[in-house]
Amino acid sequence: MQNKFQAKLENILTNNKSFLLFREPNSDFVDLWADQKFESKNKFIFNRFDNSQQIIINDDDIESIQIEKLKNELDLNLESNFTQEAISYESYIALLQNTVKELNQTNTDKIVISRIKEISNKGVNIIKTFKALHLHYPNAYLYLWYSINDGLWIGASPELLLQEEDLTIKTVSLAGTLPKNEQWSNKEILEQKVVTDYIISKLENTTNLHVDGPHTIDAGFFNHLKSYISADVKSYDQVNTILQKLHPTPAVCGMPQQDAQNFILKNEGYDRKFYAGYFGYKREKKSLYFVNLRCAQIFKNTVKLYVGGGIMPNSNPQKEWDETELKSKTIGNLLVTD
Ligand SMILES: C=C(O[C@@H]1C=C(C(=O)O)C=C[C@H]1O)C(=O)O
Repeated sequence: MQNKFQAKLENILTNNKSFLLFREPNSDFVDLWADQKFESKNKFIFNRFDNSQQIIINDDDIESIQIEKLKNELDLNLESNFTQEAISYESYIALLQNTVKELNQTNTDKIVISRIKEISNKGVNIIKTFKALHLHYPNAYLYLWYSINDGLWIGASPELLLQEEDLTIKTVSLAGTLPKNEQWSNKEILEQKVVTDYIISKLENTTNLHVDGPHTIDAGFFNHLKSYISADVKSYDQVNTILQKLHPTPAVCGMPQQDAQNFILKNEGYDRKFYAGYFGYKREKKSLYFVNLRCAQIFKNTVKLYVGGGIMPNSNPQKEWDETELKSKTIGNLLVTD
């Protein structure tokens, strides 16, 4: 197993091909995917936030290895960062104020605003960082994606978008963020309820619908509110339809969806690319898609961290800035530099 994994990875690196390392929650194993250029029953999908692009890896020979056995050296020829995209504190506060104003003057209830935070360094050891994330976030959807066209992405997402096994689907409503010592207020409770109500409205043709929560969950440096939702479907086609209907949920976009999305695309001032999009696979017995949050793009001497938060009519811009700083620690504090 180990030899086949290493041989596959070496072949990928020698030929400078795109690949993906993916670890599911509560697993010590990592899967290696690379596109075989023809159809397979196994498909890994990368979908942008704005749905403008979907990349698919087809792979009949997914290899797995214990994460601790991964070699620490991974020689990728990473690009330098040519586009400075980080927004200043002042500009972000102005954007948040503008968003609060929009929410108070229109019928829009919630808008998720985000930004890029850039960190300069001497270069990241990618595998050591992946291993650190693995140990620190056992419950996260952990991936490392090297794409010839889209660069190197890494993420440790806490948010399941949709999972299906034996025609039972699972999803979660995740929203509301506070430092560990603070108590939930109406603002976070309503912010999360907007997501739960939205998800339930998209599951109209299912049976056995269950909602459990909201519960307080530990997301590393802070807490979230989370409800667990499950239901039964009649066919896999229905799973696909639900997936299209769910994305983007008000956890990453807002409510009403179209108004929030228009506001984001017009005002955020940068391209979210794959951040707040969804990633995941369809394999023969299971499909699993998660929201691409707590992610970063790694360049030669820079890391771009993507962070955001849900804005409500009574949001405090300074607190929302602090929340994005806190979220940036998820990946930012665990980067291992050479
Ligand atoms: C938008 C992000 O996270 C989302 C927004 C949250 C919030 O506003 O409290 C919480 C969890 C996620 O659904 C992010 O991490 O960038």
